[in-house]
Amino acid sequence: TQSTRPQRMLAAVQKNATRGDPRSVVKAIDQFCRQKEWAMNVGDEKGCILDSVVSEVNPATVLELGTYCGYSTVRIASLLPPHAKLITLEFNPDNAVIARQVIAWAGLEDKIQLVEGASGDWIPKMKEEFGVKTFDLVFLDHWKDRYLPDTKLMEECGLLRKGSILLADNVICPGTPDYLEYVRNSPRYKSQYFKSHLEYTKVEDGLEKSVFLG
Ligand SMILES: O=C(NCCCCCn1ccnc1)c1cc(-c2ccc(F)cc2)cc(O)c1O
Ligand SMILES: [Mg+2]
Repeated sequence: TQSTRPQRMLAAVQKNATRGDPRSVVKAIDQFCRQKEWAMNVGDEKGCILDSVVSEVNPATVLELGTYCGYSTVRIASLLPPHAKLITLEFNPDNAVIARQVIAWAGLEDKIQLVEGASGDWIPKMKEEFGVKTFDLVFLDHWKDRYLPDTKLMEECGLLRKGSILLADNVICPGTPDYLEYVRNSPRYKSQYFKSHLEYTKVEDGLEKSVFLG
């Protein structure tokens, strides 16, 4: 039976990366996506911007919306201080199966909690289910039409504090126009656009970093 792209990506990690070495896992996925098959990881170019924001924020609690195969999950978790926690939400159960194995290969299981289901269902339950007060950093990389409703939901559920950082992928391609309009015009956010390219291509894309002002 035919394998899927995430399954082939995992095979490339297990073949080319060193167990317990997150950077080699990131490198193996980038090589697979450049040399073999494009896939919708944040990628190496936008990944460097992600790394710099994570290092600057030095978050104790991170929420990632959209795990896919765990590329950005591993990238973020590899930069977290000891005892910091990353919760990552994935809707697609087949992708979650792959992501768990990529995370395990990187040796980052202790820092990462992968939760399966819809962000709209889980966000209101974060506090009671995971003992989360607020998130220091949220990486938005799931359905592009969910960025805005989920951001409003996080506000309503008190999951953001003064200084919480939202970092959104794909604000140009595929694009998140309603989200961009909101964070750039709302008095409750200070936003900054980091121009880059769609992963593994020359197409323009970028990350939007927004600070919640409370
Ligand atoms: O759709 C994307 N991501 C969401 C995937 C489903 C999330 C499911 N989920 C997880 C949690 N809650 C819901 C995405 C797409 C592209 C892209 C760009 C150009 C192109 F021609 C084709 C595709 C590039 C990305 O970087 C992306 O992130
Ligand atoms: Mg993306």
